[in-house]
Amino acid sequence: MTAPLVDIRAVSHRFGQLAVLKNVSLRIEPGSYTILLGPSGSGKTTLLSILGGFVTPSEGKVFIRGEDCTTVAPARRPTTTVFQDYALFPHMSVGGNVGFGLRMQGVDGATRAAKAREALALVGLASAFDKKPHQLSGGQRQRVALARALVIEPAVLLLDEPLGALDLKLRRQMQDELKAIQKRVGTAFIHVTHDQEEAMALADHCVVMNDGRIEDEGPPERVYARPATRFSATFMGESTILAGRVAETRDRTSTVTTPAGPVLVRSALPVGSAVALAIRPEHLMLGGTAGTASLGMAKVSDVVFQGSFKRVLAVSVEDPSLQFIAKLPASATVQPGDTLAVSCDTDQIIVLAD
Ligand SMILES: Nc1ncnc2c1ncn2[C@@H]1O[C@H](COP(=O)(O)OP(=O)(O)OP(=O)(O)O)[C@@H](O)[C@H]1O
Repeated sequence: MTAPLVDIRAVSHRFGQLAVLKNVSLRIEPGSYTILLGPSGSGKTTLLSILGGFVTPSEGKVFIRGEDCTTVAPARRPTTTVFQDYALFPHMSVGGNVGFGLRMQGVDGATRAAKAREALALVGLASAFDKKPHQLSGGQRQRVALARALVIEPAVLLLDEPLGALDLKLRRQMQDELKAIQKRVGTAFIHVTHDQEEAMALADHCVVMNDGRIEDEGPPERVYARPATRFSATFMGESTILAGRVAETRDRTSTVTTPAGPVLVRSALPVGSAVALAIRPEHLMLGGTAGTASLGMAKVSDVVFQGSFKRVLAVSVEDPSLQFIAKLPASATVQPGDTLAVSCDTDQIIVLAD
């Protein structure tokens, strides 16, 4: 196994009395695109600031390329940070902005210009060299900020909500570009977002954070299909959650008592233990074809047309505190007020400790 590019070992951080990071350990592989995903206040930005050298952790260590960088100043470590507001110099040309870091390093003018042109070409903005930042669109300014960071050839590029200032359409477009640029340059990117769609679109490695801890990490496909915790199952995509207790276990199956009735799952679980069953919206069936696991009857409370599909919310007749979330084809004829049988296939039930 090769050594990780970044090795965060048992990092904790407090701001005064407030514990913001709690024993976080994480390894980042060379050339990977890592997303730190989590709700506001979960500690993502603090972790990124510790990687960039802007915050020294209360406890733990950060190794980059095998070197202890825990207390090394930002400019002296092989990382560069791209902030959400870009912070371009308005009076300077785009080329000047991109070459600025090299000027600080004492690189001569001709080399600076050549490298800045190269970095701009990398982000698809070769023609913007002589323009001023105000002549560019938001998405173009974001790419200039990226070129300015990449020109320094950092080992790790740190991005804090880099697409946060863009409207939704541009945001989705820039996601594709960011991923393409990252693959082209091969630099490891570590990108903070609270947008789970962004995480799924970009990450090779997705790190789900909650309350200062890592809840789950892995390829986004794995985190989505097999979330490790209840939080992960509801933050990385949606899930219907059935809280239950294991009533019986035999062979390799268990029966779980839930508000929707007894549900058979394909795991041998300790009798009496509390579990949560998670079902992704695309696996929940309403009316129509019955799945192998019956989840009782539910009354449809809301149908939202979303173009290629309908998002349907329904409330369990057995227990009105239980809400089902289903994704149905756009052609489905369900209406609010309909009472339908709910089911799913046993194989699609995700069993989580509760
Ligand atoms: N410099 C600081 N001094 C005191 N408290 C801080 C400081 N920076 C952050 N915090 C607090 O630490 C907690 C974690 O903040 P952090 O910015 O790391 O979370 P986040 O997951 O990035 O959230 P957001 O998406 O809102 O930026 C929050 O409660 C925040 O108020």
